[in-house]
Amino acid sequence: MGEAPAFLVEDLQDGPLNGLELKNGTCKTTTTVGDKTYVTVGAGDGTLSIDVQIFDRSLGEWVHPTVLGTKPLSCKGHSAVLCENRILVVKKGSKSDDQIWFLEVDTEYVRQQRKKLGTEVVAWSKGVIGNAEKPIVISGPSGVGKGTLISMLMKEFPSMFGFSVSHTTRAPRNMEKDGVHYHFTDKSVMEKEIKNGKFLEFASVHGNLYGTSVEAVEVVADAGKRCILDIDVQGAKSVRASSLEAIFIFVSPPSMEELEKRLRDRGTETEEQILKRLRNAKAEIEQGTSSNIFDFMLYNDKLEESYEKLKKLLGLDGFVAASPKSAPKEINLPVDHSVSKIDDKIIISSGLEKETKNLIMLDVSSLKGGAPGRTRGLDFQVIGASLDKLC
Ligand SMILES: Nc1ncnc2c1ncn2[C@@H]1O[C@H](COP(=O)(O)OP(=O)(O)OP(=O)(O)O)[C@@H](O)[C@H]1O
Ligand SMILES: Nc1nc2c(ncn2[C@@H]2O[C@H](COP(=O)(O)O)[C@@H](O)[C@H]2O)c(=O)[nH]1
Repeated sequence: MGEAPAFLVEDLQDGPLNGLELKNGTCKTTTTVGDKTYVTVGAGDGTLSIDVQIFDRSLGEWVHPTVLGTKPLSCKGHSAVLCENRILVVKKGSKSDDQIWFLEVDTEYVRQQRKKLGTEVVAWSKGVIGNAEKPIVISGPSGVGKGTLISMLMKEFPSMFGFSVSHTTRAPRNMEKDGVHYHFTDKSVMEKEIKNGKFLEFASVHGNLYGTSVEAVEVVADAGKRCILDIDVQGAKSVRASSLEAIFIFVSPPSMEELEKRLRDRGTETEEQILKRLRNAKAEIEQGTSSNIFDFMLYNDKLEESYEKLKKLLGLDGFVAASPKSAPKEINLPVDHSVSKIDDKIIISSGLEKETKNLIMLDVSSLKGGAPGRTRGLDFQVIGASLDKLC
């Protein structure tokens, strides 16, 4: 703390700096929230990420924050405008899916992380047009048939569902592929990534670490699919407590004897592991059926019948595949632009002459999600000019 970055001490002393952009090779924006001035700096060549520094006016010194989330790469420049507790950053000359970013400076997530880490924290999330469907969390004891039911669903509706590929420290089974069934990883690596906030949830299950990364869920939604998570009850509890809105289904076996038979017949575990999984199953079934984590109970006796029940509770019984969803509308923002805010609307105006005609409005009234993943629900409207003129 305290040491001033070379680039901006004098600039900051010059007075009101909200949204000010200074061009001298690099691009800087400054946004003031209370006593703090947030400075974002981009190198302008697209190779480095946009850097964040904070000048604390009450202390009169620079603070180097812990920066969480995936950082945006710099581009031809960027603008910034404050939207309540986050700074909206518009990148210039970037692809349409990489133009809008949010730097959270005082959201619930940032406050939690600040408390947890004991440092100043800011967190990036990428802005995404449109919303994602609620993910589906499927839990239940090992061997109950979660994976089997999920595979059936993904096979019948390949364009509708996507699987959240978890990380695990357990060894791969014969047919399992890294990056497809799991991201197989070392304990020390995973523990470090957990500390760095990479995971939406994680748990020690049957003696190994398992976890769902934020990215595992977001990439499925980015592909326009509904995400399915196959996680244990502890994980389901953590997701329930997180900001991710999901549907929670608990799969239960007809009996402990049948569960044991399924586990043994699967032939993937040693005797010791089977016994451990069966011991844990008792507690999981008790928790799963008695807690209020789950929205639905699915009794998996006869497989085909259970699958039909699963489809019914997801509203898929008698489902006829509709024509593919239209892709979210894309807008390429003008490279030369300025950004301002009126109520819940962000106005991006082209830097061309007679600019009043060249306006794009971005509605930020119904944003969902946020750091450290994606901020969804962006809605652009073009006002007063054709896109061709703007791009
Ligand atoms: N309704 C069912 N009736 C009989 N066998 C079943 C049924 N459902 C699944 N099975 C079988 O039980 C075994 C375990 O199923 P599966 O691997 O899907 O369980 P799981 O809940 O995903 O386990 P884990 O949590 O360990 O990954 C598999 O061999 C599968 O073919
Ligand atoms: N909390 C989490 N649990 C997970 C995750 N991925 C899988 N699991 C659960 O672990 C057990 C064992 O799985 P197996 O593949 O070793 O048989 C099972 O109950 C899974 O649901 C995760 O990311 N987080």
